[in-house]
Amino acid sequence: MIIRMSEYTVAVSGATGYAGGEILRLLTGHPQLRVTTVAGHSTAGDLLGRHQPHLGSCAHMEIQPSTPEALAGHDIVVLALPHGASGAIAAELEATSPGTLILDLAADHRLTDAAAWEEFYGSEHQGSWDYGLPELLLADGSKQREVLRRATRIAVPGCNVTAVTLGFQPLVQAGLVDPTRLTATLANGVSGAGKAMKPHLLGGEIIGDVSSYGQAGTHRHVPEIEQNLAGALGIGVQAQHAGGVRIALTPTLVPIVRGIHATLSAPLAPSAVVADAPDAIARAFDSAYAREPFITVLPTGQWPRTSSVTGSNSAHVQWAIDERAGTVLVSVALDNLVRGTAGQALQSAHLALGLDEDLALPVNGVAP
Ligand SMILES: NC(=O)C1=CN([C@@H]2O[C@H](COP(=O)(O)OP(=O)(O)OC[C@H]3O[C@@H](n4cnc5c(N)ncnc54)[C@H](OP(=O)(O)O)[C@@H]3O)[C@@H](O)[C@H]2O)C=CC1
Ligand SMILES: CC(=O)N[C@@H](CCC(=O)OP(=O)(O)O)C(=O)O
Repeated sequence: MIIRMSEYTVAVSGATGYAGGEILRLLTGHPQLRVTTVAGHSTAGDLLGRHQPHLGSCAHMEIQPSTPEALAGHDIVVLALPHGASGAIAAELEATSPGTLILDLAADHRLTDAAAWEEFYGSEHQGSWDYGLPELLLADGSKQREVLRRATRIAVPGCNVTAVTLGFQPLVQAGLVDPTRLTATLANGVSGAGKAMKPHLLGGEIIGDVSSYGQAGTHRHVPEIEQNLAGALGIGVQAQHAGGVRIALTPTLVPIVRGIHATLSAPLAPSAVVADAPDAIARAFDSAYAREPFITVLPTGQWPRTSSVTGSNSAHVQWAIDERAGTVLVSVALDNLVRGTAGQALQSAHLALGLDEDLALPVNGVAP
């Protein structure tokens, strides 16, 4: 007897970019999702192979314009567009294709707080969708995957926010660190900035160079990280405005192509007695991640490396107490294009479709 698995059609808008290219790469090996439309913007009318030569099996596909008409009629639409571009297309799609599962890889539908959106993005808030981070801890003790099982519109978080959220949330929720004194310094590969031409990303500028950007509370990911960690504590928008969770974020651009290495630090909460803290922290990470296939808390003494997670949907995590400083140090490494966007988009879509969450998603990286 032959049992046919159900097959879902997928349109990828932003297919010529880095994030769109990565979800296409993951989808080419997928047993139940089939890409039937690829769409772009300035490249519409070209063959995909001209812009994504590594995706040989899709090379013959003609790039459609990213219009609601071209994207209509699919079971799933992936929007991998610059911030601000997906809101209008999504609104039309919601009206014309109410039964379609829409995954937005941009920030447009991630923030629940309209004031925070307007402050950091400078445009009108488009509303918020279900947040596409299955392992996100919620205040009632559940995880975001239960919400995603009912989702039809998913706002997938980006790489910076995913790394910082995964590293801090067990400590914040367990009350082991002061949530108003969080700091994060990120070393970010250049693919995180996208493929569009920008002078500061030229080889001559980034090779042999390290520089910071979005310093001192100005990066647009600050409110999104705070939203996630406030959610783990059950802190509402008003309490958050009053200072519930605060993070000092400093991203740096480093001369690697893929990967994020996040170094997180926070003072131990006054109530956390140092003698008990190691056990309490170990329990918090164990409770959050021991059964998570894509999050690995490394054995003691082994620290995350970006090269170990390249090409995988895995995040590697390690922690230690700095007794002298009275702080907890957490280190996280992930691949910005897989775990930091396309991989967790598929992970979230699987939940929404009732498929196995880890279907066709790589745990293992590509090394050396
Ligand atoms: N790069 C990364 O590591 C991550 C990216 N993301 C998010 O994914 C989204 C895409 O990023 P990324 O792939 O890096 O960006 P790229 O610059 O690499 O790609 C952008 C894509 O959007 C298309 N596009 C550009 N302008 C418009 C427009 N006005 N209307 C419709 N389509 C347009 C481009 O088409 P064409 O080439 O035809 O002009 C291209 O396909 C962003 O929101 C980003 O924040 C999230 C997490 C990680
Ligand atoms: C090197 C670089 O510029 N990286 C980007 C990471 C983008 C990302 O995390 O994606 P979203 O913007 O979709 O959240 C940055 O720091 O803004």
